[in-house]
Amino acid sequence: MWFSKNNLPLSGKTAVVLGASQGLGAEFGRRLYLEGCSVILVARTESKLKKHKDAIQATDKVIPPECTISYAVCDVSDYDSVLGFFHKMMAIENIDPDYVFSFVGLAIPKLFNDLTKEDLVSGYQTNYVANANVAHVFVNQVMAINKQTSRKQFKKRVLCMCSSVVSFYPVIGYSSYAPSKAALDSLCTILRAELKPYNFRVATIFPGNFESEGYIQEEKTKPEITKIVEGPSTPITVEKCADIILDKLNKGYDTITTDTIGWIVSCFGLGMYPRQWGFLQIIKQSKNKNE
Ligand SMILES: NC(=O)C1=CN([C@@H]2O[C@H](COP(=O)(O)OP(=O)(O)OC[C@H]3O[C@@H](n4cnc5c(N)ncnc54)[C@H](OP(=O)(O)O)[C@@H]3O)[C@@H](O)[C@H]2O)C=CC1
Ligand SMILES: CCCCCCCCCCCCCCCC(=O)[C@@H](N)CO
Repeated sequence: MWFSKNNLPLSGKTAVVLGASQGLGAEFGRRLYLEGCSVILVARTESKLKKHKDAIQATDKVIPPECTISYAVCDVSDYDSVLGFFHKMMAIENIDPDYVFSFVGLAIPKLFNDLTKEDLVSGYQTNYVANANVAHVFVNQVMAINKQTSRKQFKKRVLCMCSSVVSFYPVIGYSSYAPSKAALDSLCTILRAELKPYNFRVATIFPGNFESEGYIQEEKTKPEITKIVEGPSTPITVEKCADIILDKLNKGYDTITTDTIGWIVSCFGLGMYPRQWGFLQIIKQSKNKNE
């Protein structure tokens, strides 16, 4: 229920946060740890992970001794590396995470004709394939350690992926990014249904702009027209963004936007398709929503 705030208990739980060496993932990992959740930070760059882990641990807040923080280096666009990481954690070290949050993503905004051969696939590889790898390996490992468990006895788990507002509203200049975020959204919708009998909750985040290291980087190649069209999504801080996401996860939302324009375009079920008898389509769409 939207008014209840107990849908993401953190104290005493264990979370894997992927894409946690900088930006939103790093802030999210910090917030979870400060709330008493054990955290495993994952990304490719060990130096950044170590620095971030040390900075988080330097907190003045008193953290319960059983609450731990560690990191693991893994390139999640490579299936076997993801398998190696989850297998070691779940089958060998017997750590069975309650939550898996993936913030792995990459945007290289350019007009389509300006994309290089590499840009064309890098978005797909990082935004879709990498996150599909995480979901597939995690689910497989859960099934492997629960062979004797009946469906109803599976513990509650959350799998949370990070898409983008451009999944609802593809913006000019994001041709190497928006399609892969829409694919991730589609995957999450299927997993939500397939995994429900096994007590998984699948949540998808659709952030608007927020200020991160990745955002600073994407601004360098972003066409002016893209900046104008996405203008209504004023960048917020990563702290604010993590706040909004945690609050909505707590309230039980599984489709999470982080600003008003994001919520508005999330209501556009017809997306940006050219309309046919558009007025009737709108009536039909609102009727479907009320069903
Ligand atoms: N910033 C924004 O305005 C918006 C961002 N988003 C999405 O939110 C998420 C977080 O964004 P943001 O904080 O800006 O991103 P950043 O680019 O700042 O950080 C991305 C993180 O993902 C990690 N990562 C990237 N590729 C891999 C990989 N192959 N394997 C493991 N880790 C990887 C990076 O670490 P390392 O390089 O060390 O591996 C880094 O920790 C992304 O999915 C992004 O697409 C959505 C809407 C708006
Ligand atoms: C009533 C109709 C009005 C229509 C206005 C349309 C406004 C569209 C807002 C799109 C915002 C896109 C943010 C993308 C963030 C992102 O994913 C990147 N920063 C990548 O990291």
